Amino acid sequence: MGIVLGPNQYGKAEVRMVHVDRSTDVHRITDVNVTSQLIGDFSATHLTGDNSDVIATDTQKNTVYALARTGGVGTIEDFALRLARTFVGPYPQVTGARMAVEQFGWDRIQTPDGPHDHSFVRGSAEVRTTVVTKDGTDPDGERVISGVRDLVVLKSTGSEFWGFPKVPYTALVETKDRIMATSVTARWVYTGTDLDWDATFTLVRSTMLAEFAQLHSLSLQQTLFAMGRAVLETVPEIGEIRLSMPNKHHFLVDLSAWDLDNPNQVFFAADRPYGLIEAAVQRDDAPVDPAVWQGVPGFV
Ligand SMILES: O=c1[nH]c(=O)c2[nH]c(=O)[nH]c2[nH]1
Repeated sequence: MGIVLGPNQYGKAEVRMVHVDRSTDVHRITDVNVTSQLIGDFSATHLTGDNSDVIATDTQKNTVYALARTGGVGTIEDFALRLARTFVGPYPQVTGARMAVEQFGWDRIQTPDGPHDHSFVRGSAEVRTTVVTKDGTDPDGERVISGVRDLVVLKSTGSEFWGFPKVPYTALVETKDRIMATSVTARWVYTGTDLDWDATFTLVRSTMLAEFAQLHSLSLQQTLFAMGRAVLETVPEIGEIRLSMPNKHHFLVDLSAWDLDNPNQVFFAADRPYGLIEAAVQRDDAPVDPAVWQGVPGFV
């Protein structure tokens, strides 16, 4: 019986970095969390502790800072591509890289004198994400998967849920009017690597939000699929989108003990358990290789 080394990757996780663009008096800040992973032939260190091929995780962390110093951060997609290209190519033992970047939002503080030059307030809890992989053995081996998480939305009407089978233990009451709330995690695969990343992100986000708002929903599943379909219809450069949407239940409070009615006004916002609805939305004429999702955290 032999014991062998299987797939492996290594790097520095969660490099928290804030970059200040001071090129004008109106500063711009970029707040990110970067995880760098290298893939290649690292059998020597695993098998014998010979580190002669190991680009230290400390070096990977320093490279994140140095790239920000020399070229700024820009979009997280371009930053992740620059990072991957820094390692895949120059070092023969590094055959691939996986760079994950999350971006936290900051808004300029509004003062009576207008937007402040260098003071910011943390934006919503929503986080923009990207995972860039580069396979150095394939000339077309760069892949960008971008996304958003913790995009919390609610509609106070325009949502129904009925017609489900009444099997043993079914207690849920059918409703023609309920609150629908969820926290959207979405990731989408780009078919190229040369896009206006900011404009596309903004378009995907606004497309999802508009569909959530405008669809009269018969189930969260229907809403999820409609949001994904709208994105694919709107952005041709996206091959597939995956969505994970918890059903953040809002239960009508029974006030009858106090002789009060409750015409969909007072709700108990439960935090758990929650329904969890997840799906991939795909193009039937141009399917994305399922392998591109390998190692991308989330769902499906
Ligand atoms: O939109 C919904 N989908 C479900 O599958 C489900 N199940 C449930 O209990 N409530 C809901 N709501």
